[in-house]
Amino acid sequence: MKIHGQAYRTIWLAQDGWRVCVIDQTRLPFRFETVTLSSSEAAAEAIRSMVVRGAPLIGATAAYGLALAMRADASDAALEAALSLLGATRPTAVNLHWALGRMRRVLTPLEPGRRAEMAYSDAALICDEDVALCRAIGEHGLGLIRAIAAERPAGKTINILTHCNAGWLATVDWGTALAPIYLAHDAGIPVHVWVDETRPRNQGAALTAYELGAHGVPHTVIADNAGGHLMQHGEVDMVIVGTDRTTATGDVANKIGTYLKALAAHDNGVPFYVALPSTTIDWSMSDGLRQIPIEERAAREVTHLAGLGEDGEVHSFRVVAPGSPAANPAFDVTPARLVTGLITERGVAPASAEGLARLFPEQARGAAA
Ligand SMILES: CSC[C@@H](O)[C@@H](O)C(=O)COP(=O)(O)O
Repeated sequence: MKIHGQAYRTIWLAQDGWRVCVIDQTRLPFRFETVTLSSSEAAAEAIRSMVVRGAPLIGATAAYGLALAMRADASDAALEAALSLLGATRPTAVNLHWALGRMRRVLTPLEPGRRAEMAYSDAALICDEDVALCRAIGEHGLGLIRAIAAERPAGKTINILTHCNAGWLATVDWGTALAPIYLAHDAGIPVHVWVDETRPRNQGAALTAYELGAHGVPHTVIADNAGGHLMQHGEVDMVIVGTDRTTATGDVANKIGTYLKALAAHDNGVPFYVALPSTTIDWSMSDGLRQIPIEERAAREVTHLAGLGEDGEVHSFRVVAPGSPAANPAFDVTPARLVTGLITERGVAPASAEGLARLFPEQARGAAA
């Protein structure tokens, strides 16, 4: 995607060919700054502190984090230590474990002397593959937007609601939920996006709005609780969100508040789609509510807000009564029965074990074995 006319991915190698550059997402939308990571510890901290975030980008950063570790020390002990350091950063996004598991299988059988080179090349491959997967998700989602547009009077704007940020900032490029929207906009279909602000960290207001604005996609930021009202009044044609982990049966974990949007969509007959690369499917799980680990983050994310002050500087403000405790579950699970369809790189699947197995027979068979 282009920022100030320059094409960016969210993660890339520095000029020196070994350090890893990322966009500091904690500084957006007010400052576009990059951070250079030179150790696996720095990569782990970037994931933990949400300098990088979004399931696919977490996986890609962990892969490069492992490459940085192997460059420093490629012994078996160092490999295991880096795998556990990076694997413990955030619990919900399964792409983290997917990327680390893939790298473990590639690196473990190798002589230590060959591990760093192979780790860098597999991390680069994971990034390139993610771009291709997201682009394919965009094409399949575009088909859904086209179908809805065909049912509406010619030229009528299609209103799409999204939650959190599942755009290019959450992936290596394109995004998942936003990829179909970018392609629809580029194809001349009039789209408008309702952007949930997404408390407590405001990924919608800060990141999705930033992305859509940079690409010229018409959008409006709304308070998280406005979506149901808009659906009741026919102002939402479809919902598209991303996911951090989807079970083999189609239950979907995504940013806290997604479930409430799915309930409102169901009550109002609004199609509710979830966009995901197959790297986000956890084939070992069949009951999202019971099995998906939900990250609990710091209370301060609820008690305080960050924003641009009149002085042009970013400040943190307390918004909760002093002394009141706060809880901060970062994700929730939307049961498959509330999901109209899963937009994957291989097409749109019903949110069910059968639907996913039809599109990904090899993974479904492997998980059952
Ligand atoms: C394509 S990203 C899908 C999800 O990772 C996204 O919707 C989301 O919930 C991100 O949460 P975050 O806590 O910002 O990492």
